[in-house]
Amino acid sequence: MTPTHNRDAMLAQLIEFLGDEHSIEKLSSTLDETWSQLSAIASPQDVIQSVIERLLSTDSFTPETDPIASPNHKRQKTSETVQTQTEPNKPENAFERLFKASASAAPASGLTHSLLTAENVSAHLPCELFPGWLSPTDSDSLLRFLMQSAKENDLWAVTKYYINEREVLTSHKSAIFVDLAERDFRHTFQGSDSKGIPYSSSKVLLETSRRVNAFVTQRIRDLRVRLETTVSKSPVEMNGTWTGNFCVANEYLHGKQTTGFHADSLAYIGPRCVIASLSVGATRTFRIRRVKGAAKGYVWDFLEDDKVVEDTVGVAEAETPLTKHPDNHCLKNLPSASSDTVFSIKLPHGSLLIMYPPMQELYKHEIGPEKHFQGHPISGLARYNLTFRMYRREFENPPFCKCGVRTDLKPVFKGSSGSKRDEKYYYSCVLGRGEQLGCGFFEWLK
Ligand SMILES: O=C(O)CCC(=O)C(=O)O
Ligand SMILES: [Fe+2]
Repeated sequence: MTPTHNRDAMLAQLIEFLGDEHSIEKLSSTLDETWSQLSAIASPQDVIQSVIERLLSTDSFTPETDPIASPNHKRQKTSETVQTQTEPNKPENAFERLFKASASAAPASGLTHSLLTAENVSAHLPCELFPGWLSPTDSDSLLRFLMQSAKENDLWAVTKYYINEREVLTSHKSAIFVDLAERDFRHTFQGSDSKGIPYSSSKVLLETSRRVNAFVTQRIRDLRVRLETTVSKSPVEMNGTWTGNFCVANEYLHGKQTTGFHADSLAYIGPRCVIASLSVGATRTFRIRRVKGAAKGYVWDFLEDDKVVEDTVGVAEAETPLTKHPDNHCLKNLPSASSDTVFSIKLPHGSLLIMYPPMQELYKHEIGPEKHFQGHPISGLARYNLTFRMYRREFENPPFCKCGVRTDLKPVFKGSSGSKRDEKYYYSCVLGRGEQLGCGFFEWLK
């Protein structure tokens, strides 16, 4: 049996890593079993890592050739990491490639697939990676600013949140930066009010955010991502260009500082959001897996016709002419991956990862614990990350639940017919549904 003083802390970390996809009983029993086998030879952190791997990789395969291309794999006991690499190519149109991805390209379950090129990232996930997006000089300036801000500003803090009715503290510090007047940014996360640090407090941040806004807006137009959020019978439309008017900044001082599997909260940004994640400092690994059971065979329409793009993105067509794509860009041929298939992407200094819909609806992501990774001459093992999101007025007042706390907005997919009618969103109590914590509040987004 794991010693009690360690056990609670380890269990809390496991809950953070594995989210709500395994019961506390399952986590506890796997932890105890792993501890009894490994504690004599491994550190508590290694035991945790091993529990995570056991639970994520229940069934592993060794590919004889490229696992993505060949469905014939030989069974093997241990977990394997497979590196998926094709010719490095600058992506022109991610969704064109997604459309081309064949149904037989679904990755084998139980494996970690390292997506080493930008092209592979887009072929398997609703994301785009731009490795050297920010120049080395600008990346260094941003890194220096974030290191100093995290050291000096008290608004950088560990975050308290709830999973399965348990209070969990993040192992790393975060802060929120905002490009909105204080009165226009009302944001609570898991019951605590968030106060934002203005973008205008830093020239570097202001300039970086402007570049992110221009670039992401252009990508949304080029890929023809449909940002209109048709929810149930009532369309909630997004007008205007994308603007990352607030961002969550994260500081990971070393490989034991992590963020567990989660999808970003939709409460203030609404369904089908676009989130742009800029990394500086050490190179950590971003891991992604599909939400268990979510929307099997789900078809995600990006665009029905050209008019939708003009209406919803609202940028004059003359600025950047739209090209006609006969097949529409949609994710219907995105290879379906099971929830125990983990994709991993290295996020180097100056890289930009754009997450498009339905990334937050259908996938979870994490920065897991790491022993060996590339540090940076300025920050050593420390990595900083800015996740730019668009705060939307229509979503600024999530209802209060009976606990008196702002609710969170979550997606649900009723069936597997592949129809958009199956997609729904609801507000629920962030504290869970138990007797001690949480009131079980539930309300459909209308
Ligand atoms: O550090 C990262 O790249 C991920 C951060 C993240 O997932 C978040 O802020 O929601
Ligand atoms: Fe996130």
